[in-house]
Amino acid sequence: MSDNKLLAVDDALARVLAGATRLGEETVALADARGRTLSRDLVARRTQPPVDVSAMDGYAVHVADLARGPVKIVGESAAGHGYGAPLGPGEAVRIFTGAPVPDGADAILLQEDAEVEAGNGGVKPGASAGNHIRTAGLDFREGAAALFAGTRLGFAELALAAAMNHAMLPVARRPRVALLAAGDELVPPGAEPGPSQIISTNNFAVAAIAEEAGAEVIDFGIFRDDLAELERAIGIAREAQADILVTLGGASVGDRDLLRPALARQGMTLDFWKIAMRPGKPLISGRLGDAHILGLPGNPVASIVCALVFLAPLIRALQGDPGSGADPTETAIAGADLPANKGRRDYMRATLAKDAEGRLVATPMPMQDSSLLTELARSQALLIREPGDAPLPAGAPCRIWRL
Ligand SMILES: Nc1nc2c(c(=O)[nH]1)N[C@H]1C(S)=C(S)[C@@H](COP(=O)(O)OP(=O)(O)OC[C@H]3O[C@@H](n4cnc5c(N)ncnc54)[C@H](O)[C@@H]3O)O[C@H]1N2
Ligand code: MOO
Repeated sequence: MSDNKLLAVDDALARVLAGATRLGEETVALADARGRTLSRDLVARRTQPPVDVSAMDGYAVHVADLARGPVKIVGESAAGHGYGAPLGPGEAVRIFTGAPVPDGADAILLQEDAEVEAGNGGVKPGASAGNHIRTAGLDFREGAAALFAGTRLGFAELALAAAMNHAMLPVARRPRVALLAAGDELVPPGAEPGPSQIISTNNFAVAAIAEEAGAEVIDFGIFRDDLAELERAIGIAREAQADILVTLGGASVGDRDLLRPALARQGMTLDFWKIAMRPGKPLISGRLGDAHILGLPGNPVASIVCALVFLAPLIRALQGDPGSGADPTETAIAGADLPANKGRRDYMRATLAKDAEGRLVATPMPMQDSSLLTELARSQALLIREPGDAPLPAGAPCRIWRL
């Protein structure tokens, strides 16, 4: 098949995500919720702040009183312990940050701006009093939804959920991802490889990408390039009730590339095989029972880029994230002349730097072979070129995906 007849990456992603709806939900403690995805909107159980509070240490006053001379300090309001009475005319209350503003006070005289008179308990402004009052409900009001289903819980969301007084959170079940690598040449790290054997790397990178996207990963290890052995491996992954079965390698056209036939014999419905992507052309996508199948190509960088482009969004979609298929790219300036692109979308490994004007410059690595992990590890971004793109001069705008 010529490259310009291959399925476009965006169409392939749309097909991968088409059948992906949120899995079940569960309830977890706030302290265990980092990285999880809300399965329901979260409604505030209280108003924050619950009453008007001071934003500064100083004195709660009536602004109008200050023009008439010193005001008398009649008491104190600290965080958690209010003054407990309204402020009368000509009165001030010593107040601290976060403390309730007494009824009737309309300003806070900053401590630094106040002159306290010795002996008589009076205070007068050395500068004008500011408002410095956080009104009740400034942050959120009871009954209002402030976090929404599909939101991933990071530090800000966890703080907000806590402030809304949610000790337990409803979250999407983690998608279960089964990994299996195929290749007679592969041994695990730490093993003694034979003369032409290599260390299996793709499972570690793909597991990291999957976990980062919120999945629970089960790595079933390495299997030989043998049809019966690969069918057995697929059976093991099915028994583990994987939501996504990810195979690594054996996806191309060689006589030893047996994963597609093994998956077919186990009953996979193939959706597509081979896409207009470099690296990553021989990607397999299909369904086997309820499980989503992604057959990632063996070349390490192809495995990794395909996991970023397809697997991570699929994992997000299975957790109900409405933005799972969103475009992750941004604009930068090309740091070198680039030749015309052929028929596949190219994800070039590139370094990022700022030029003298502060613009982001993306410079492709000199070698782009999809086996080169050193070049990938030195890159900060993928510089994306569309099929059929004309030559791009250095300094022209380009699209990048930060790694
Ligand atoms: N005649 C053709 N040959 C190839 C084509 C093609 O269209 N026609 N496509 C090429 C492209 S593009 C890619 S990408 C690879 C993908 O091949 P496979 O998915 O079948 O992968 P393997 O042959 O099993 O391995 C390729 C390469 O990657 C190494 N590998 C495999 N698994 C791992 C692993 N877990 N960890 C580290 N490295 C791994 C393997 O040793 C090979 O060197 O096909 C091209 N060929
Ligand atoms: O997709 Mo392959 O990775 O171009 O080598």
